[in-house]
Amino acid sequence: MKIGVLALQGAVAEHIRSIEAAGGEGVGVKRPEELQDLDGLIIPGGESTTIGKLMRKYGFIDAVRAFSEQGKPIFGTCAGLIVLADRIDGQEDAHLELMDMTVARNAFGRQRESFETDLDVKGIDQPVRAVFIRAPLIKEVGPSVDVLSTYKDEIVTARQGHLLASSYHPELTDDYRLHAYFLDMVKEAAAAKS
Ligand SMILES: NC(=O)CC[C@H](N)C(=O)O
Repeated sequence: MKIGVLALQGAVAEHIRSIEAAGGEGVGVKRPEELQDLDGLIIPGGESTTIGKLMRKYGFIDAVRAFSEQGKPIFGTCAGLIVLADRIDGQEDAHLELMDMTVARNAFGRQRESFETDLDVKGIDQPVRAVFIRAPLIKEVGPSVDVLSTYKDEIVTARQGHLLASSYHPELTDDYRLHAYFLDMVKEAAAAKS
């Protein structure tokens, strides 16, 4: 399975490493044409305003929407989660508007800018190590969104069919199970097509 990591800004190399550790092939993606031969896409953490701006500039918004329409899985982490959301709290415009959820940016407060914790994630046996860095949280989800984990009653992992989103950075640990979970989604989607 060939997984692209959107390489406009943010934690790209770490995602490629984690995908390869989980048994997939990872490549950085800099141009929309490169989406063509991918089975799945990761939108990394970074700064969502910057990533959104660059996606508009390079023609990624329509290209990623078309990718999603083909049923190909997309995984957004941290800023990538914000980029996937239909609604951003306190902002008029969202970016891709693919996942039926409202997200709040930098939602864990100043003194908790970054922290690590172990999270129970639905579908994964043992708790997953999660690194939060100026992380967003999911304030509200629509009926087609499945909540996979919460931290202090706030939603931090969610899935809507072929779309997966986490508030934290799974690529900054040696725990590759969320990437393996995403690879399983990609395999399922590919099998459903053939
Ligand atoms: N680590 C991250 O990706 C931080 C996200 C960033 N705070 C934003 O709002 O876009």
